[in-house]
Amino acid sequence: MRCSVESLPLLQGVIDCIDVGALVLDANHCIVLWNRWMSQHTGVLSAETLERNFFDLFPEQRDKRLDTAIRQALNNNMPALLSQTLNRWPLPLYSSKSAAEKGERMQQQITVSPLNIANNERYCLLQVTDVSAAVQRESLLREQAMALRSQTLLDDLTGVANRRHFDMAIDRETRRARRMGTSLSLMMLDIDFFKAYNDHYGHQQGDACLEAVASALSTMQQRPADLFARYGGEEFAVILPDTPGDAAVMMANAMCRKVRDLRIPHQAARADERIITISIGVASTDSGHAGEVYDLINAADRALYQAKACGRNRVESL
Ligand SMILES: Nc1nc2c(ncn2[C@@H]2O[C@H](COP(=O)(O)OP(=O)(O)OP(=O)(O)O)[C@@H](O)[C@H]2O)c(=O)[nH]1
Repeated sequence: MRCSVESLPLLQGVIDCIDVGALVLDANHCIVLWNRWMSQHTGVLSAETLERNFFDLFPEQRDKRLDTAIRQALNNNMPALLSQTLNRWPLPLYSSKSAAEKGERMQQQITVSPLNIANNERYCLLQVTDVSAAVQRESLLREQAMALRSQTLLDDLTGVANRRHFDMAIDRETRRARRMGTSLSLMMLDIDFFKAYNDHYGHQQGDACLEAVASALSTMQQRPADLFARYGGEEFAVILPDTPGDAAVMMANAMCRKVRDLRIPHQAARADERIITISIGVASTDSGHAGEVYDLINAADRALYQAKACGRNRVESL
């Protein structure tokens, strides 16, 4: 764009009107332009800054990233962007008078651009943007995302109930069974030789195997209060309210069969069983483990351990 001399006041008007801080430094770091936005947010008027060295005005910026960026622009013709993530509030800029009184600087993003004017004189332009609102919005969104994640009840990988859902359900069902005097069964279920599977086929295929097993087993519970959940890693749990131990063991055996029927190859398993199998431990309140949630989980865990110790691919109950 070319400007006539008459258009200079117009240009000055534009520079003073824009909603960003604009200042220009010459090759000696002296301020040759300082717009109204800068005056408003620093409290320093344009007349007080002209011909002053930028680093005399902002001594804390010496040898900082902004200093390097200015030198790069003036000496090497290189632009730079100082994002607020690394340098939140480099300059003493304030959104309002009360913020200035409290010493609360605005969050800033600064771009430094080399300016090549005729007759080879070097200048650089600093543009300062107030990003406080954007940063605040971003942190609010991050907080909301975290809150939502902590509220979610589904496991990311398999889509079945997650550990949080399980913890809530087992607590509720144990209290209900105690209150109503009904039975409650819990299964802990673990894929056999899964470490060897991961090592042999890779973690991604391990994930696919977890998904396949979860998908096959999660449809087997018939009652609305039954819950199939991923307990953690390659371990799953099934809560069966109002279900006595013998019925739970029958169901557990059917689940073992179902997984065998998937015939997922597992070359790194035992020589006699080259497919994915599972072991299940069952504990029930009607078999003497009524009481605290912890007792039931502990009993199902011990039963699972027994199933593993007895050779895997089987159901044990306590
Ligand atoms: N691919 C995949 N692997 C997982 C995940 N969570 C846990 N694992 C793996 O599951 C394996 C569990 O191994 P172990 O606890 O040693 O049990 P195992 O090899 O199944 O042996 P047994 O239970 O005794 O039959 C570990 O290698 C874990 O890294 C997951 O989300 N994806």
